[in-house]
Amino acid sequence: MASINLSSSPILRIPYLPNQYHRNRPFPFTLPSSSSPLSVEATDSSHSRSFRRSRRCAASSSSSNGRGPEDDAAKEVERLREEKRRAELAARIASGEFTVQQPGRWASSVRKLLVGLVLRWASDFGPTEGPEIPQAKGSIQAVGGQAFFLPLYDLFLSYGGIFRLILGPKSFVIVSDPAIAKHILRENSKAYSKGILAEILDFVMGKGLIPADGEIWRVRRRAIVPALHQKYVAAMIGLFGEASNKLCEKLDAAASDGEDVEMESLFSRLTLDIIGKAVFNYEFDSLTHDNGIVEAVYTVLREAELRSTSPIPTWEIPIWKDISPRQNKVKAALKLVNDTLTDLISICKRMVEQEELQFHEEYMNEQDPSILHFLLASGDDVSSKQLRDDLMTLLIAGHETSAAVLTWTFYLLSKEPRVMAKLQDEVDTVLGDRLPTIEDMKKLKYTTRVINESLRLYPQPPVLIRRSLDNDVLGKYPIKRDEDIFISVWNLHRCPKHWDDPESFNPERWPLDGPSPNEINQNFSYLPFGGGPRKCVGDMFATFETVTATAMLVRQFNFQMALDAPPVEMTTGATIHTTEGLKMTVTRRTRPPIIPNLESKVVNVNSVPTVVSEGDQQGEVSTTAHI
Ligand code: HEM
Repeated sequence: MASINLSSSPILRIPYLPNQYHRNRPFPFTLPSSSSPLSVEATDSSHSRSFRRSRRCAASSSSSNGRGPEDDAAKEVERLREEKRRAELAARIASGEFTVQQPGRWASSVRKLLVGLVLRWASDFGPTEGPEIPQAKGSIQAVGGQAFFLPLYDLFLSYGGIFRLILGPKSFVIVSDPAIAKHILRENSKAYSKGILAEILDFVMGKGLIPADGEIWRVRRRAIVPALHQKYVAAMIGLFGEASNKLCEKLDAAASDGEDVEMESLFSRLTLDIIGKAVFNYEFDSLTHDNGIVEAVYTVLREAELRSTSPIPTWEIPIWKDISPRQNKVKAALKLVNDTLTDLISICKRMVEQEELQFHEEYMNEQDPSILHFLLASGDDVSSKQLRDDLMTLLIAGHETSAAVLTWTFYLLSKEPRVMAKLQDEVDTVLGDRLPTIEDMKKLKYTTRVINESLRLYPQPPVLIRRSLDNDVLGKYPIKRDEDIFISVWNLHRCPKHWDDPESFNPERWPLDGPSPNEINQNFSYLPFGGGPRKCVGDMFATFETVTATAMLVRQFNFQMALDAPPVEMTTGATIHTTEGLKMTVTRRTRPPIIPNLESKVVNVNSVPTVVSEGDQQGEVSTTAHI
C-alpha cells in the first residue's frame, strides 16, 4: 500500500492546535494512497486554510481499504469455504457421528451442547457477513506519551468515519461518524460496556458510576441523578462564585506584584475546592495552601491518567507492583483518600440522624447541601465501599474536566481579543459588581457560547471508550463482541464536513437567540457531555461552574500569554492537559475596582428551565443545562 510520509512533507498546522504533534513529528501510521478518493493534500504551513479545505471528511467507505477486486473475490471464496466447513461439522455432530451409539438422554444433551458450541464459535469467531472495516496499522509507541487523539484525526480524514487501528497485537475501532456514535451511545447503548476504561479505573473508582456497567450502573444512576436537582445546582452557584472570588484575590496579588501565573494548576485547584464541597462537603482549600490530602488526591489522579495512556501495565507486574516506590505512594495516597471519605461519611450520617428535615424531591440541607448528604438522607441502601466508589468517581469526573475546560477557554481567549472584548462587555452589563446568581445564567448567553465553543475545540475527554458486548453492525460494517471502540469526540467536533472553518474559535457559530448546542440539536456531531443513557450527570453543574468562573475572572482581569511562556502543547490523561502549563500575565482591567457583594446571593430555583433529556426518554435519569 502506498503511503504518504508526512515527516518529509511540509509541516501541517492547524490553528489553535498546539504544536507538539505537528512539529516535525514523523507520522506514526501508514496512510492509504493519495490517489484514493479520501486523499490528503498537504500544503505549506502558510496555507493551512487551503489544507483544511482540501482535506475532506470522508464518509465511511469500504473501498478505502485499498484492496483490489481480486482480493475481494479471493476473500469471498475463503468465506464460503469456511461457512461450508462449519456447516458440515455442525451436520456431522447433529447426525450423531461424535456421540456414542444408542444415545440416552445425556448423550442427546451432549449433542445439543456441541451443536450449540459450534454455532456459538461460528457466530463469535467465524468470518462476518458484510464488508470489512478499513484498517490502519501503526506502532504502539505512536500513542504512548503523546496526545494520541491527534494522529487519529489525520487517520479519520484519510480513512473516514470508521476504521480499525491495529497497534501490535491490539486492535481498536475508531469511530468519528455521528450516526455511528449515536448508534453506540444511544440507540444500542445496552450492547456496549465501558471496557478498558473500567479495567483501568478499577483501582480508584471501583464500581463507581463512570466505570460501572449493567445493573450496578442502573441502580447507582437512579440514586445519584436526583441529588443534582435544580435547587442544589442553584445553591452551587453561590459556591462557584465564592471559590472564583478566592482565585480573583490570588490573581489580584499576582497583578500587584507583576508576577506571571500558571493558570492550569490554579484552575485545577479551583475546581478541586468546588467539587470537594459540592460532593461531600469537604474544604480542600487547595487555592490557599497545600496539604497531605490535596497531594494524595493529585497522586491518585495522576496515576489514573498514567494508567489510561500507558501502553504497558507496569502496575500489574507481579512483585514489581508490590515494591515499586510509585505504586507504594499510590497505595498510601489511596488509603488516605479512602479513610478521609469514610470519616466524611460517618460525620454526615450523624448529621442526617440528628436533623429533622423531611426528605423530598428537592431535599437540601442548607448547612451541607452536598450530594453525599442527599444520598444518605434519601435512605439510599448502599454499602460503604460503593458509596466511596461513587464519591471518588464524582470527585474525579467533576474536577479534571471543568479545570481543563477553563484552561483551554482562557488559552483560546488570549488568542482572540475580539471574543474577549465581547465577553467582557456582556459580563459588565449583566453582572456589574455582583456575584452571579442563577438568574444570571440565562442572561450570560455569550459567555455560555464561549464555553460551548471551547468544549467543541477541546472536548473533555477527547475520546469516549466502549466495548461491544455482542455482535453488532456499525454503519455497514459488522463487528464482533469484545471489540474495543474509541469514539473520537475530537474528530466529530472538528469534522470539516459538519463545521464551517472547524479550527477557528468562533462562539458566534451558534446564535444567541437559538438553543444552546447539545448532542440532540447537533445530531451527535457535538458531544461535549456524551449522549444517551450514559450522558454526563453534571452537565448543568459544569456549565454553570465554568460560566461563573469565566465571567468573574474576565470581569476583573485581562489575560495574555506571558512573554516567556513555554509553547502551549497538548498531552492527554483522561482530559487534555498542556505539557508545560499555561503561563499568563494577568493585569487588572482599567475600570472602577470591583468589590463583589457576598450578600447578594439570590437563589430563585423556579427560574431555571430544564428540558427532558433523551436519557429521561429512555427511562434513564439525566440533567440537562438549557439556557
Ligand atoms: C465541563 C465539565 C464536564 C465535562 C466536559 C464532562 C463530560 C462528560 C462526558 C463526555 C461524559 C460521558 C462519558 C462516556 O460516555 O463515556 C461524562 C460522564 C459523567 N460525568 Fe461528566 N463532565 C463534566 C463535569 C462533570 C461534573 C461536574 C460531574 C459531577 C458533579 C460529572 C459527573 C459525571 C458522571 C458521574 C458521569 C458518568 C455518567 C454515567 O456513566 O452514567 N461530570 N461527563
